[in-house]
Amino acid sequence: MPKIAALHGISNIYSKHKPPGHATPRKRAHKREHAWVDVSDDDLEVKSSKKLSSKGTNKSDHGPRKKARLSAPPGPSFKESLHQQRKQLPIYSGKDAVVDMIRENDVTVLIGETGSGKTTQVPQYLLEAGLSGSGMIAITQPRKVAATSLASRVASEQSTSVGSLVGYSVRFDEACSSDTRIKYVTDGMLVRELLGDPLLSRYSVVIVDEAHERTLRTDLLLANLKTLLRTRNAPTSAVREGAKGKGKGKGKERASEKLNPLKVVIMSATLEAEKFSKFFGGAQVVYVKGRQHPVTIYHTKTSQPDYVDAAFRTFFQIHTDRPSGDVLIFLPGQEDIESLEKSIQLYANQLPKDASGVLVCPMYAALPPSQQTKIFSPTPAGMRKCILATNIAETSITIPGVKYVIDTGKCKEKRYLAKHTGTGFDTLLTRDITQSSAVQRAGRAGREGKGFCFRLYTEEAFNALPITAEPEILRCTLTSSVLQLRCLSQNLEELDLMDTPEESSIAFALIALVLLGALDNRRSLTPLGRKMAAFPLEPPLARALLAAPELGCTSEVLAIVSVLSSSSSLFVNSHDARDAAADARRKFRHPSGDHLTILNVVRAYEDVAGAESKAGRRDWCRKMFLNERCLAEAVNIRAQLRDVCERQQIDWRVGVGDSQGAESAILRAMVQGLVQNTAFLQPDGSYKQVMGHTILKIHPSSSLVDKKVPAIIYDELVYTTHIYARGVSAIPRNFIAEVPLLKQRTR
Ligand SMILES: Nc1ncnc2c1ncn2[C@@H]1O[C@H](COP(=O)(O)OP(=O)(O)OP(=O)(O)O)[C@@H](O)[C@H]1O
Repeated sequence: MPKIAALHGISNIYSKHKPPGHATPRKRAHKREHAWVDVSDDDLEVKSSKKLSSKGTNKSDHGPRKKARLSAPPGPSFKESLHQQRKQLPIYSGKDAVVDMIRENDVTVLIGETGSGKTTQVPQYLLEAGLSGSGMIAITQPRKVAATSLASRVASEQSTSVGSLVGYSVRFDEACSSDTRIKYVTDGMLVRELLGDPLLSRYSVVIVDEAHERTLRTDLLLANLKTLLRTRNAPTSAVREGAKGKGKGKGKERASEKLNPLKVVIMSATLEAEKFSKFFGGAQVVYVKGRQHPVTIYHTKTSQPDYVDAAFRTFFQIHTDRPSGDVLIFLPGQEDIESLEKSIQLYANQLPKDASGVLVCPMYAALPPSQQTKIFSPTPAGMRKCILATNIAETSITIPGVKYVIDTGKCKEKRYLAKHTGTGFDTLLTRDITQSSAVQRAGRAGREGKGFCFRLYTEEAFNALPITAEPEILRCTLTSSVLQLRCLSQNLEELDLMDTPEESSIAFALIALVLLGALDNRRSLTPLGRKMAAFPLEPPLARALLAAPELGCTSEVLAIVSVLSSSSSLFVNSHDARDAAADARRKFRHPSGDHLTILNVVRAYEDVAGAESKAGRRDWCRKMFLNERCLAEAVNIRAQLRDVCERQQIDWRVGVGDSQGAESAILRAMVQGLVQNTAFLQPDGSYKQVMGHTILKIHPSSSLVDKKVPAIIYDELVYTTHIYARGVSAIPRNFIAEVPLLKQRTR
C-alpha cells in the first residue's frame, strides 16, 4: 500500500517498545494476554482433569481463506474450502469428545476461546451425531445480527440456503421451514416460544451461547431450562406419577413420553464456568483450548480521554503503516460513530491519489438490518474497509476481511434509573467495558488469519476492569419479563434464578402491569394481560393497541406502534441541510405532537408507495429527510402485528380516518398504553411526571419542543444534561383521568 506523505497531527500513542508498526513477538503477546494460547496437542480437557483424547492437531498453515459470501449458493470449490476451514478449527480435534460429553450429560458447560469454533460447529456435530433425534437444535444469541449471520454461515457450511436445514428466528424476522433442524435464535425469541410451547417440545438440544453476557432473557431462559430438564428428562414413571399427582392424567403422560430428552449446553468464552456449573447442580465443564489464529494486543502508554480522536489517529496509523486488511473500531454509540465517520471520510478524501481508499461502514442497533449486513460484503479492490461498530459486533460474528481491531474500551449500558424518578426508566449510559468484552473485541481480529488489536487504554486500566458485566436482570426494567412469566404461571420472585433482582425493581414492574390492566389488584394475570403478551411488543405499546378497537382506531394505532417498534429512527437529521430538513418535517407536523405526526408520515408514504416505483419511493424519502428503512421495517412489523390481531379476532382494518374525533380517539388509545409516561406542565414551564417525581423537559427532536401544553404523554425518557421526554404528544388532562387507577391522583 502506498504510504501517505504527511499525516498532520497524527502521533503515535502506543508504547515505544511496541509501536503499531512493529509486531510484538508472539510469546510476549501470550504473556500479556493469557487468553491467547497456542493450540496444544491436548486441545480439550475436562475440569475433573480427566483428559479427553484429541485427534489431530491444528498447527497447519492453511494460507489465505476464501471470503464467505452470505447466502451465496455454494459452488464445489467454495464447498471444499469451507470443509477444509471447518477441519482446521481448534474444536475439530475434540469433536468426538464434545459429542460424547453432551450425549452422556443432560447439561454441559462448554468453555472455549473466541474463534475456537463453538458457535458454528457444535450444532453441526450434534446434528451429525444424531443427538437432535427428531427435534431441533436451538442456539441462542443475545443479538439479532449474530443470529442471522451465523445461520448464513452454517447454512453455507451445510451446502444449503438459509431457512431450510439451518434457519433463524429473531423478533420480526424469521427464516425457518419444516426442514429446519439447526435454528439460531435470539434469547428473547426462545423465551417467547415458551409462551406457546412451555416444554419447548420442538427442541432436543438448547445451546445457550455467550452465556457470560447474562442478558435478562438468557437468565430467564436458564431458569426455565432448569425446570424443563426436570420435567422432560424425568424417568417416565416419575413423570407419570407427577402428572397423576397433579390430576392431569394421561395427556401429560403421553406428551412427555413422546418427547426426546432435553440436552442443554451452556457456551461461553470466559473462564467463569463455575457459576453456571453450580447453577445446574454441578454440570460437567469442558474446556476447548486454543484459537485458530494469534492476535497481538497493544495498549496505549497513557489513558486517552478523547477516545474518538485516539481511534481516528490509530486508524490512520494503521492505514499508512500496515498491510491490507479491514479495520473494526468499537465505539460506545451512534453519536460517536457518526462523528468519527465524518472525520475519517473528510481526512480520507484528502489522501494522495495513489493511497488506498477508505470505505467507512457504520454498524449500530438502530441501523436497519439490511444496512447492517453491508459490513459483510467484500471490500472493493484497492479499498480498506473501516467498520465503526457498537458492541453489537462484539460477540459471535465474523466479519470477513477484518484484521485490525481498535477498541476504545467504552460501551453503552442499559441501566434502570429508579432513584431519579420514582417510577424508574431505562437509559443508556456510557461506561468502561469489562475484561470479557475486551477479549471478545480482540477476538474479532483473528478470525481468518493473524490479527492485531489496539486498545485505547493502558494495560493497567485493562487489569482493573471487572471480569464480566453485572447481569442485566439486576439493572434493567422487568415489566415485559414479569408479564411473560405470569403467562407461564411463574412469578419472577419465586423463580430459581442465577441472580435475584432487587425487590424494588420487581415492585416497579408489578405496579406498571397493574396500571396497564395486565394484572389485577391481587396481581393475578388478567385476560387483557394474556392478550398483551401475545404481541411481540413492549407492554405499553401492546396496551395502546388493545385499547384501539373500542375507540375504533385500530388501523391508526397499528401504524404508529409499528413505527415506534422499528429499530431505526423515522427522521433523518442533517447537519448540512438543517433548514431543508426542518422544512420537510414541518409538512408532516400535527399540532398535537409526535404520534399523529408519525401517522401523517405513514399515510404520505403509503400514497407514494402506491404511486411510485421503488426508486421513486426512495427519492421521495430522501427529499423529505425520512428514513425509508424505518418505514419499510414498520410495514413489515405491521404485517406481523396484523397476523397477531387476526389470531385474537381483532379487525385491524377498522379505522377512524379523518373523521371528527379521530385525533382524540387515537390519543386516548395511546394514553392507555403510555399511562406511566404522562406529565403535567409546571408553573416554571417544565413538566412533572404524574406518576413519580421527575421533572422533565421536552426533547429538542420533538415537534412540541417550543410549546407549553397542560399535559403530555411521551414514548421514553433519555438522560443527558437533563431528563428529556422523547416522542411527545399533547393531551387533555381528562384523558389521564380516564385511566381508572390514576383518577384519584389527577383530581
Ligand atoms: N461468516 C463467516 N465468514 C467467514 N468465516 C467464518 C464465518 N463465521 C465463522 N467463521 C470462521 O469460523 C471460526 C469459528 O467461528 P465460531 O463463531 O464458531 O467461533 P466461536 O468459538 O463460537 O467464537 P466466538 O465466541 O467468538 O463466536 C471463525 O474464527 C472464522 O474463522
